Amino acid sequence: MLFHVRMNVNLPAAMPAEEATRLKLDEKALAHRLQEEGKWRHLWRIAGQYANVSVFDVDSVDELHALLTSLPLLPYMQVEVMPLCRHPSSIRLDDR
Ligand SMILES: O=C(O)CC1=CCC(=O)O1
Repeated sequence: MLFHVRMNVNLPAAMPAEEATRLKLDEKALAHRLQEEGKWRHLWRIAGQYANVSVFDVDSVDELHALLTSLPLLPYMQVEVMPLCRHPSSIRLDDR
């Protein structure tokens, strides 16, 4: 199952720099692992914003929820999820 996910990141201005750095490094490590596993299929920066657009490829909504709620930056992100299904005009046979 594919899901489009937008994440807007809002770190508090008062957060100590070391804590912000640690959170970002932890987030990066998990994002790398999930991409290597094929779960986090796309990760794009939205130009000019501290936000990303991602596509997750998971087996269930419960799995997506588990992944998203494991993200270290989640307490500082607004997350929007859109379920995706195949477009009848798509020529990409590998998408589902
Ligand atoms: O910077 C972001 O958009 C939040 C984020 C997602 C994966 C990552 O490494 O950072």
